[in-house]
Amino acid sequence: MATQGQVITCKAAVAWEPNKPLIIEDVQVAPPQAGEVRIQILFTTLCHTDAYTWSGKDPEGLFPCILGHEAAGIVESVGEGVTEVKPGDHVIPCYQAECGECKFCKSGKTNLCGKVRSATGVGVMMSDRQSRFSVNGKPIYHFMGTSTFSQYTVVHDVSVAKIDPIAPLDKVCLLGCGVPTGLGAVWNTAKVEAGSIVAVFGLGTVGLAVAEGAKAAGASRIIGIDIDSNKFERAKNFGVTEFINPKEHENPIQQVIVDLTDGGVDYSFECIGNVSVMRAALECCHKGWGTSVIVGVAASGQEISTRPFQLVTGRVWKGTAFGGFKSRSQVPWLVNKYLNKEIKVDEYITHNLTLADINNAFDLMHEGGCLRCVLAMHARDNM
Ligand SMILES: NC(=O)C1=CN([C@@H]2O[C@H](COP(=O)(O)OP(=O)(O)OC[C@H]3O[C@@H](n4cnc5c(N)ncnc54)[C@H](O)[C@@H]3O)[C@@H](O)[C@H]2O)C=CC1
Ligand SMILES: N[C@@H](CCC(=O)N[C@@H](CSC=O)C(=O)NCC(=O)O)C(=O)O
Ligand SMILES: [Zn+2]
Ligand SMILES: [Zn+2]
Repeated sequence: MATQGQVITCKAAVAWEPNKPLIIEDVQVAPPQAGEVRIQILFTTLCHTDAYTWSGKDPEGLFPCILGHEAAGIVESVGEGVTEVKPGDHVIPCYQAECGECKFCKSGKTNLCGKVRSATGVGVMMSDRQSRFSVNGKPIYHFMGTSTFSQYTVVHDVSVAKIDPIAPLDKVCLLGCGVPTGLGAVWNTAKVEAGSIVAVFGLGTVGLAVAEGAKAAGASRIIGIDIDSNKFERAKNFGVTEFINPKEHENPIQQVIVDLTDGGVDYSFECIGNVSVMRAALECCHKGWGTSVIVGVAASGQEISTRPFQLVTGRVWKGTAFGGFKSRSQVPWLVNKYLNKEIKVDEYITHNLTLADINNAFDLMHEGGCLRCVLAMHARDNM
């Protein structure tokens, strides 16, 4: 390929400072080194975790950086020693790596991987602790090991899932984060059983995917809780059977739910990132066995609390990253489930824009109607 081994200059959205509009820049992307893969990103979506880091509330947030972690593309070139993917392969970059060899991967107890996390948390590549991105010689940090708001990105080989080339990349890009997180929180982390009563706090993409996963698991009641009642109608299509708006109740929401469910729910999921709601989600669980899963990402400095008695009396508090899915081995499986019409993806896409419109796309995220906005990275108006 003509670009192999060369620096590629392409368009990327650079976050120069927290909360300041992203700027579309001509970015230089260095060739992949040993164990690295350079990917042409064709489609990316925006996740609330991008907005969280951009806001300056992420203790791992570094600037200037290129955000983005929910995307799909095609391998442009690979570095020395890369065997699992080759130029032309269709891939989804994965912020949660899977090396198969580290203590975490070998434990069989977690989807977390330790191989490159110390580098991805500080915005560099593992081999030389440097960035592959620069603008006029100034290094730009990577983000979550993915940086998909760029037409080309460089990732570690342990962070690339090779997928079926017939899958539409403008759809399956969503399988890089939010949808798997919700489904996996139910299937892998909580392991919801048929007949369970489930409460979902927050009916954005992640909460709706929790509802979808709970319905597939055979939950008997799926209670959706959101402060925006406009979310309720759409949520029915994802499996939510009952709705509660905490603003319409005087009692604490956990009390309302306990009263409605003969003592509490079997499983609850916090899909907002609000530590007060995390407490409510735990405390609405049934005594003796109720399990609450924290999915939302809370800002730096926030801490959770409850009376220890809540745990002494049998409630369980858990958390999940990427829904407990092992990325490289299970993202292709999720893509196949989508192709077989066993999971929704299209239904979470409410908007389609281009890279040039990325700041508008972030504005849209704060509007109730928006779930996921897919950006076409190589549309003519990006040039
Ligand atoms: N653990 C993980 O691996 C992942 C975590 N996340 C996190 O999950 C969270 C949810 O993500 P999205 O669904 O994309 O967000 P979203 O913003 O689309 O959805 C959040 C929903 O919560 C509702 N809400 C806000 N405050 C509320 C309150 N006090 N009570 C009830 N409802 C309230 C909003 O109206 C909205 O419908 C974010 O914090 C995101 O960073 C996202 C992906 C992966
Ligand atoms: N940098 C943040 C941590 C943010 C976080 O919890 N990330 C999730 C994924 S959220 C995706 O949208 C995650 O997988 N965490 C595990 C990990 O290894 O990062 C902070 O420090 O608050
Ligand atoms: Zn995300
Ligand atoms: Zn590993």
